[in-house]
Amino acid sequence: MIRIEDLTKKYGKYTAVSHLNLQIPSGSVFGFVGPNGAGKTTTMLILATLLEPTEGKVYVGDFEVTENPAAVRRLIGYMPDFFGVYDNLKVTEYLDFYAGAYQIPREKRPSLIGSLLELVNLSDKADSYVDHLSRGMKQRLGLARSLVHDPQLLILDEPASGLDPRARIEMKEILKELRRMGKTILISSHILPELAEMCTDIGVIEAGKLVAVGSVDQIAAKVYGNRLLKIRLLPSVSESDLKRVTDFLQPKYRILQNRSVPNEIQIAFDGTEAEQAEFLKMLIDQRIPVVSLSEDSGNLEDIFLAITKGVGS
Ligand SMILES: Nc1ncnc2c1ncn2[C@@H]1O[C@H](COP(=O)(O)OP(=O)(O)OP(=O)(O)O)[C@@H](O)[C@H]1O
Repeated sequence: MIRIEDLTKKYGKYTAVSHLNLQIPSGSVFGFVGPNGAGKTTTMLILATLLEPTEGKVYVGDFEVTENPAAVRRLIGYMPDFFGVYDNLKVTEYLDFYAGAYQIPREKRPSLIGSLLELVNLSDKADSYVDHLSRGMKQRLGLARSLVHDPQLLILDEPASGLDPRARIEMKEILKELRRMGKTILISSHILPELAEMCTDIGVIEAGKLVAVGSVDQIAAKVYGNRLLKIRLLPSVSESDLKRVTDFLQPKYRILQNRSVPNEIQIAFDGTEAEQAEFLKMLIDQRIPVVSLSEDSGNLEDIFLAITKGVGS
């Protein structure tokens, strides 16, 4: 559905996206993850035909974005990270305006708008003024707006940003439904664990470069070997004991320590189960106060930090 070949975008002398190559198959939900300024919005704007590449080719379906932007626009629904809603317009009027812009016949619009509002859970707000909606509702209305012409591909720039947990769950459920409907979805976010749950694939972008791409499991395997083991120590563990633990583990394993949970250490472990049992015995023989040793299949937040550590900084 999407093919990006050696894409570079420069703003003056500044390179925002550098030699990016990426393919996203139809039907996938692709999470585009990266810190602020990594180049996600720039890439999405190019896909949405709103910005021209400096170098490289970008295809949506069979069409190249600069050669055939009108055809590309028919295939995509784009939801920017910030968008305005107009004062003095009711929800149905707002969607009717966009349906008109896509030349949807007037007589078809009421049922289309009705089903879009149902999809995004806004049926009871049909007659509300858009500027009276909550942030979460506005985001869902923006999503409905991007769907008026029934696009095959949705490009959603941080659709869950600034939403409270309940609103994020609602957004996530709608995206699941869209996936069931067969849409291909490209979604960017900082909310990494949520992307892990709903995406089929993840691309990690840092300083304009794609630093990892694959399924969440593949990325986890790439970074950590086979498994991530979580060692929980007694909460009362002293600084000196903690240092003793890391000194013991350091030469052999890659260690990840979350500063907000000082008594928990994660390591990349690529041994067998028997070796894992042996490893636990070693910790105990060293009189390390282990409360539990568990497997973590890959928290995307940690993976992301590990992959992007130091890149571009
Ligand atoms: N119009 C512009 N002119 C100059 N520099 C720009 C312009 N737009 C973006 N940039 C720069 O390009 C880089 C990539 O920006 P971009 O908005 O694509 O990143 P992003 O990953 O979407 O970040 P965020 O998560 O903050 O939205 C940033 O350093 C940004 O400052």
